[in-house]
Amino acid sequence: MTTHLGAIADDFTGATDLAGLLARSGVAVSLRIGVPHESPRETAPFEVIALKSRTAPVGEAVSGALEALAWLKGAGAERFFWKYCSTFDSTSEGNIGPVAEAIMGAVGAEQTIYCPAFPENGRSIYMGNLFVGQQLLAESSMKDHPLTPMRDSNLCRLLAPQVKGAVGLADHLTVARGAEALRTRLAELAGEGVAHVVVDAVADADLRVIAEACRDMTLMTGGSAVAMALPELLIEAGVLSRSDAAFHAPEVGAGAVVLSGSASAMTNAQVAAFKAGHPSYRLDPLVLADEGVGAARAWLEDQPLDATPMIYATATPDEVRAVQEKLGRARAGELVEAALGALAVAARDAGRRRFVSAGGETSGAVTQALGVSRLDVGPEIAPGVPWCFAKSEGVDIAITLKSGNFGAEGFFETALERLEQL
Ligand SMILES: Nc1ncnc2c1ncn2[C@@H]1O[C@H](COP(=O)(O)OP(=O)(O)O)[C@@H](O)[C@H]1O
Ligand SMILES: O=C(O)[C@@H](O)C(=O)COP(=O)(O)O
Repeated sequence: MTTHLGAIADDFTGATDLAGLLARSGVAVSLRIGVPHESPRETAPFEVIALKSRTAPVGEAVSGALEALAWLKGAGAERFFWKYCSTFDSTSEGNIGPVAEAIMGAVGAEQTIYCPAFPENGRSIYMGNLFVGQQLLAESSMKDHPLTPMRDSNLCRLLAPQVKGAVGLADHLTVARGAEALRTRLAELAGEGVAHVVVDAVADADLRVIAEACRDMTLMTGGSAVAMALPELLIEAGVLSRSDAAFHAPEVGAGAVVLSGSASAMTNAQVAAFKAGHPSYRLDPLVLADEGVGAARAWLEDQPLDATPMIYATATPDEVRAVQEKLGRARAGELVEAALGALAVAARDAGRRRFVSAGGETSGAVTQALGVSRLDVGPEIAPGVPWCFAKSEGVDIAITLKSGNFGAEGFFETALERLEQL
């Protein structure tokens, strides 16, 4: 089937988040891990390609995105979506703007919008400032993110140094007046030569207005939520129809494992809650640096299949800082990611078939280590976190990739219970 919307996500949790929200419409969504080697065939109306480029240098992120774009064009897509984090995670050498600009160049788009708002998960934008719940981004726990500490809340200021073109704002006063008013504002900004427009949104109703106003834009960019309204617009226009087929989860064997490499405030709470009732093993990056992953693997292999062990590197901001001072930020992250990837493989080889992975970079490492190339997107466990189903070296597995800050405190337990009910 021809692809109507081609999306490129900068990490794997972000990709499942987007795929899960698009799938709420009942339209088929396909999620590819990395750009497929083979040319497009048996494609879905919505195709999402997951990259692991959030912290990649600009050149690498741009070339990955352009390769993904070429594949999506080959699948028939004429409209595109660039998905990044709802907390706009990027570094001062960030690639969100450069990737958007490269895609715009490749598809001939003169303007795009930036809207990471995700009201269901507490992310809203007002006067260009991004809030996490009631806190400004730079005052939220995101200021201590291990790889992309966010120290400014103003999206226009964050974006401007990343792009060559001019940056402008369509504020909430405009969005509140509806799609026509927003379209007029976008045209006004285009007339002033503004190519990159940050758009305010505080509620789902705003996101619907934005999707309606931007329905003809070749490229939209944002978090997952602003894309959520697109399927409805395509269905209303008669371009797409809902699939009537209810989702049937494939049979997957028993045996579960929780792998957590996110150091977010919410994941810290989730790890503490799960630890109370399950065997757990804490990965120390300093030990990993000196001795490797052997001890953790041996511990995991000793766990009975009917227990659900958790292996975590999740730690407080002070603990993460102390490790980074000794090992360096990038090396600490890489050690943890490589270890969790290797442990995912060990868990699968020991017969475990259900994987809960917490953290975007972590999930990238786990999924790649498991050799997964395509995920079927199932129902959400929490907003933006669906169960997914895949083949790992010929074996059927269920896997959920939880964004660092998503899900409630009992998420790990809830996820495994939910899987039993599918
Ligand atoms: N104890 C720790 N010390 C240093 N780095 C850590 C520690 N725990 C996790 N990390 C690293 O922090 C990063 C967390 O990023 P990620 O997995 O994307 O989580 P999130 O979804 O919360 O952003 C990963 O690179 C991970 O390897
Ligand atoms: O948009 C979001 O918040 C998520 O989809 C996402 O990208 C989260 O990334 P991580 O926090 O690194 O998991």
